[in-house]
This record gives sequence, structure tokens and C-alpha cells, in this order.
Amino acid sequence: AWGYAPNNGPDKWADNFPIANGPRQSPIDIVPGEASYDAGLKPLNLKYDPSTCQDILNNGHSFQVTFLDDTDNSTLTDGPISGTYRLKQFHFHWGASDNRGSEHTVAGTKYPAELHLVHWNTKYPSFGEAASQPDGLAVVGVFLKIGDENANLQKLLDAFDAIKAKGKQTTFANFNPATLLPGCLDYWTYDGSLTTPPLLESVTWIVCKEPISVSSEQMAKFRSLLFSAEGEAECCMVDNYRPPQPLKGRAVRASFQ
Ligand SMILES: Cc1cc(C(C)C)[n+](CCc2cnc[nH]2)c(C(C)C)c1
Ligand SMILES: [Zn+2]
Repeated sequence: AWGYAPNNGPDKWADNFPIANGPRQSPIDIVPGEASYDAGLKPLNLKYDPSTCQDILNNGHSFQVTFLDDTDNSTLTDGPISGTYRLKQFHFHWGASDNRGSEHTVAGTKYPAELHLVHWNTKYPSFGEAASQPDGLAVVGVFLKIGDENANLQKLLDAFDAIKAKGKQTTFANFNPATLLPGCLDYWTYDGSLTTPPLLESVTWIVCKEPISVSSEQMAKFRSLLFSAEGEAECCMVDNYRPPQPLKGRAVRASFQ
């Protein structure tokens, strides 16, 4: 099965998933000077209802917080998209040390972690159906930068002891993902893909320019999770990021000047 190790990591994914070399793969290196400002881009409209928060899970690739998505209580509208996209889950990617971990990079700069808020287009009947459509998903990416301790992030980290190993899950209620957003919602946007197999080219990426803070001690807590299941040899969950992929002529638009 795919993973992030030398024998099954990003350089090997094309063996079983040839779309890995496709025309709209993610992540990418965002070069601000080459992004084109688009005055037609609307501000992001994120409306999240904490009561839709369900549970927190170690899925063996990352940890994710999953939301009830059978109503329009937690949605993304406007921004670069048309229609209504429902929040399904959010998760993170991070490094073994503070000098790497993000999937997108900014003029080559790597951040220690990156948050992905995953939304699906309600013109399709389900997340699974949407994930295979070119306009099916919209993922908001937020960079994490080493700085002050982040009290909102700490609420997630406090649940880690219950989800240390792959497959572990625990109830997680009344969390407002809006508390993980930066103050300024300026963004870059481009057409891309999932960043893990099946690497489906169904994602409108919306990457915030402003990072949120995380302390170095909090990053150490991220690294205490395991890729491995209970009873298996322990393997720390670190470096669960795909490096930037070729732009292949795609436009990157900026919502700001
Ligand atoms: C259908 C599907 C969707 C996603 C993301 C977009 C939540 N993902 C995560 C891929 C991903 C993580 N960050 C960006 N893309 C998977 C992985 C777990 C097999 C499957
Ligand atoms: Zn992700």
C-alpha cells in the first residue's frame, strides 16, 4: 500500500496511480510574483457550525476531524467557486522537523505544517461521487508557522492520546474549524488534485497567504502520532507530505494585489 516511506512514497505512486504524472497534480510551489491578481475573485465565505463536528481519527496517513455533511450547516461559498461546498473533514501534513512539512511551498519556502479543510460540491450526491469530478472538491489550505502556542490547535492535540495508532478514533464535539483560520483570508487559487493516492484531479485549491501560529512544542506533539497500528512496530507519523509537482502551464490566481 502507498505511504511516505522510501519504498512506497511519492516517487513510487505513479507505479499504481499513473495520474501522478497528470496535468493538474498537487501540491505546487506558489510563486507570488507569477500569480495573476483577479479582481473577479470574491472573498471566501466560510460558515461553520461547531455542532456538525463528529470525531477525530488517525487514518494512518494523517489525523482528521470529520463533520456531519448531510446538511448545509458547514459550507464554503463564493471565493473562486460557484455553488455550495460542504465541509467534510480537515487534516494536516507535517514534517519530522520544523524546516519542512507543508505540501504547498511559497517561492520555495516550506512551512512546518499545512492544514487542509476539505469541502465537496453539493451539485453531486455525495463526497465520494464529488471526489471523482473536476469541480467536485474545494480544499482550503492554511500554512502553520512556528510562533506562539495556538490555543485552538491545542484542543486537537489534547485528543491525541486517544488516537495515537492507525485506526484509532474518538468522539470530538463542538469544535469550530473557523478558529483555525488566519485573520486575513487573502488567497491563491488554482486547479489541482488530491495529494495522496488516488490523486484524483478534482480539487479547486484555495491556499491562504497568511499562516496561523503553532509552537515548536505543539509540533513535537504532532510527531507523537503513529503511522503504525497497535501491535505493529511503532513508526512515527512525520513527513506525511507530497513535494511540489510540475505546474504544466496552469494559472495561479491571487485574490489580492
Ligand atoms: C477520496 C479521498 C479524498 C481525500 C482528501 C481530499 C480528503 N483523501 C486525502 C488526500 C488528500 C489529503 N490532502 C489532500 N489530498 C483521500 C486519501 C485519504 C486516500 C481520499
Ligand atoms: Zn491534505
